[in-house]
Amino acid sequence: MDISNGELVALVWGGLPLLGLLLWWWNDLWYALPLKLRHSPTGAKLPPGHMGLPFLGEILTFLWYFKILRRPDDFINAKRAKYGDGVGMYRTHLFGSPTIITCFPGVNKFVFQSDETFIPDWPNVDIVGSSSIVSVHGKSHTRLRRFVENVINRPDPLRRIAQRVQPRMVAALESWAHKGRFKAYDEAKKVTFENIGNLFVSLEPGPLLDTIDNLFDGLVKGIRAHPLNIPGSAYHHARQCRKKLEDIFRVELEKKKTQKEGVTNDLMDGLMQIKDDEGNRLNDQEVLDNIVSIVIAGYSSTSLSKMWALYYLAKYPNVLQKLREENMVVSKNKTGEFITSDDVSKMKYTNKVVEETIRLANIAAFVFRLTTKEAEYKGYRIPKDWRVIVWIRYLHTNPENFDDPMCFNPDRWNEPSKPGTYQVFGGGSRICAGNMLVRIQLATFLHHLSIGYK
Ligand code: HEM
Repeated sequence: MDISNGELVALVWGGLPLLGLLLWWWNDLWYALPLKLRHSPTGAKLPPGHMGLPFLGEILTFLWYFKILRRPDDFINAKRAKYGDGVGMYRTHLFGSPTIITCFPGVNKFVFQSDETFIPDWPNVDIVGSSSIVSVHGKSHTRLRRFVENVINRPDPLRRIAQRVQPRMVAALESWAHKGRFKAYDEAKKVTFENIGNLFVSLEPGPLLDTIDNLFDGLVKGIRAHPLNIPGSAYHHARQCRKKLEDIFRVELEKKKTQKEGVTNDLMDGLMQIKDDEGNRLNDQEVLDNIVSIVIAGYSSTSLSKMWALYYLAKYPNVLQKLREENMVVSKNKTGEFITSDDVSKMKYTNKVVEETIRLANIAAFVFRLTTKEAEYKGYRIPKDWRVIVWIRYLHTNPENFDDPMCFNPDRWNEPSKPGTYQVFGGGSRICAGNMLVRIQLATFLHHLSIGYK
């Protein structure tokens, strides 16, 4: 059969819209349609949403809201406007996977608490460490969690940690005052890492600590990189950094074994010495993997929270003034050079500034999970092997949960937040294991900042 040129042009022009439509619905046809055809026995349906183009999914729309408009939560607002609120769940396709986004308190809580169904989704477990708290599940996780919390998040260690971190904070603030202008994040990172070196392995600032800092930088860049193990890739570099870090920490660990117990009383000592109820200790690899993962979890989060505190206080001088008034009183009444964790617990306004900084900074904007078996929430299905993105920052920027949410207003904490609307540290069995540690660090930092500087 001969096709004339005219017919060919008509065919192409007629076919193009069809092809466009096919591409536009590709992921819905590929992932959602087969599930819709296989009805759930309970009649539950997939959450509403659009899964977008092949491979790309909705990543271009996501980048539009994040990088161009710089209003990340409008990605969710657009879905609410288009598909309705439902239970705060939408289907999409992001970062190469079919995904369910959750963004309301109830459904987020459901995901956090169903920890056998929704497991943390770390792509490169070998970089984080396969026996680290974030990589293990079930009973192994409960066991490790107890060790880690007992060393960094309980009143006794926090009392010691509060004392250990202050000298470097005070020195850093003095040096910033001399500099006049400085980059807040870089300087906050520097003092945070000096304190990490001191807290974890009793290291003083110097070339070894700088090397460790650079190695962590390389390691973190590889955590979510494509696992392509060839020279030049972020993943390959991260593996090398991981190896070198392990070598350095192993030397420190061996040194400690020959020292008398408790000589330095740092976190590596704590993790080496602590025993569970059966009298068992962590093995060397568990100690190393957990030091690495706690530093990963705590380093940039603590630095960012200090940076945002500086930013908000510069923008809201009335808050700085109230902070100063409270802290001057504490400063006059304190016995030694530094405040204690008991002082911190009495600093009511300072603790509200801490909470408000963490709420508005949204340092952990999302939490990722992988669905190990099909789940159902209030009539909606979450299919097996799909990813779940718990969009926690949406809770904190949503005016239905917080009045005038983008305003930095520590006084909003005069009343507790509405139930379930404050999930900065996640929830369930994996709620942040360093939540009290970061709070005490931020409060002591605010104390020294507000009593000495404008
Ligand atoms: C403002 C600062 C911080 C924020 C907003 C934050 C937020 C979070 C969130 C949302 C999770 C849950 C992740 C998930 O469910 O998958 C988490 C877990 C964790 N965080 Fe933090 N974090 C902060 C600081 C810290 C610090 C300072 C440390 C320790 C030095 C730390 C250690 C951890 C650890 C070990 C986990 C894993 C817990 C587990 O899997 O059981 N975090 N954090």
